[in-house]
Amino acid sequence: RQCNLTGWWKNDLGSKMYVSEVDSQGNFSGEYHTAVSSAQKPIEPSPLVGSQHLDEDGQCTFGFTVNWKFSDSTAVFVGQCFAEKGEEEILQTSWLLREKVDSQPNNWKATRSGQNIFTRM
Ligand SMILES: O=C(O)CCCC[C@@H]1SC[C@H]2[C@@H]1NC(=O)N2C(=O)OCc1ccccc1
Repeated sequence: RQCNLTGWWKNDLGSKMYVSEVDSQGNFSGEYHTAVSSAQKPIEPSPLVGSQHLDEDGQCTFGFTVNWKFSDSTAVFVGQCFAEKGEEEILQTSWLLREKVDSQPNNWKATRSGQNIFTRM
């Protein structure tokens, strides 16, 4: 059945994200409320922009970028929406978090990665 990204999602870290309506090209925007951060400043909701495939079976792949408003870092994020019959939709995702480092020799420690599952709120 059609898996639709629009709406509120949460992950096991307690982070929440809102995806606004997806346009005819599969583009969407929204906001990301992270529950965790290594930044010094207080956490704030941050904008996300992305796009998804609109294929017929509805289990779309997608990607988006989060531009953190309180940290000099950016996260990118790819995943697939799974909507098994009778099951609730989940988003199986992988992400990269790129933080600004003060010198190129420190570039080695600038990118973190992870996986995460989102379920509907
Ligand atoms: O500290 C900073 O510099 C800014 C804040 C970074 C928050 C990170 S992004 C990856 C991880 C943390 N929060 C979260 O929900 N994560 C997560 O695993 O969710 C997956 C995800 C990752 C990127 C974009 C959307 C969702």
